[in-house]
Amino acid sequence: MSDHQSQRPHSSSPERHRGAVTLRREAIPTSTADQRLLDSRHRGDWKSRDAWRVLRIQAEFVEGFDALAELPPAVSVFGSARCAPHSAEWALGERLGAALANAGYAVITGGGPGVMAAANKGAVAAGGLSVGLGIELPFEQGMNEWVDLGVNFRYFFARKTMFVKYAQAFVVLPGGFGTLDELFEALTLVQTGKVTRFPVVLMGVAYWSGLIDWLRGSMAAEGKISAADLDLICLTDDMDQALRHIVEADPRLVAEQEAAEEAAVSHLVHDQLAADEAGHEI
Ligand SMILES: C/C(=C\CNc1ncnc2c1ncn2[C@@H]1O[C@H](COP(=O)(O)O)[C@@H](O)[C@H]1O)CO
Repeated sequence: MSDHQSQRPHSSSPERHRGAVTLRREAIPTSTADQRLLDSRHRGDWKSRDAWRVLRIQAEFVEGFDALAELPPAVSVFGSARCAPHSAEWALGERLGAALANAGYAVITGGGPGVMAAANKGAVAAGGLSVGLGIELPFEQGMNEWVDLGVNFRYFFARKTMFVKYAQAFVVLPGGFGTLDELFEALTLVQTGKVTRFPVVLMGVAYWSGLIDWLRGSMAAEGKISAADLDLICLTDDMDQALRHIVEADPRLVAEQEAAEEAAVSHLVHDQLAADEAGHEI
């Protein structure tokens, strides 16, 4: 079965997820939880409804934390839901998923089609842990078949928390509004110090160059961001460079380096004291 064909069962049989519940055919409601929360025009009993909704939102956080707490070090991968199997972007997503898995990282995606499916597939092929954080959408297609650990969310904001909390880096492939939203959320969190040592890698130099030029030539030039903020982004087509950028910021590696530096300093101090006692210089 080709990649394209193997995705068909999801698209031909639409389904909707509500937390742990899967809905198909007549049981699918005409609106999503995000729509009912954000799109509400009826103010009648909004107070009591929204207050109760908070409990559902809270439950969504609890379910997410519970499902993901034991995750090994992971990287979140974002990119277009619309890229076709066998396209160059699909191949890049698959190579990236495999490279991350080979480097010991679980791969977290939005669990949907396109780049998400490609990265999940690559992770599975390389024997890694493939995670999908799905979202309830009006035109939802369900979780792609290469997701091994999947969690479905009603609310975008709860899902976004999980992408950041359980990953130690973001890799962003070419994409549209959804991808840009995820990219700029990460950059804002890093810029404002809400997360530290969080590498953001953009892959697809040709696709992203126009945006980067605009960020430098307009946004930074007009003082809306500082030039240093652009250093938060690593733009590359090179898989090794992307991985190096992630690994070098890995808290495990940083802790190892700090321990080695501390050991070297304490060794030096010890030698100096011993030399002082012996009455000669080292
Ligand atoms: C539009 C199509 C499918 C929608 N299904 C999605 N499933 C899960 N996650 C999604 C979906 N669509 C967008 N996302 C999230 O946004 C990013 C991609 O958005 P873009 O606008 O396509 O760049 C992605 O990283 C997801 O987290 C296909 O018919």
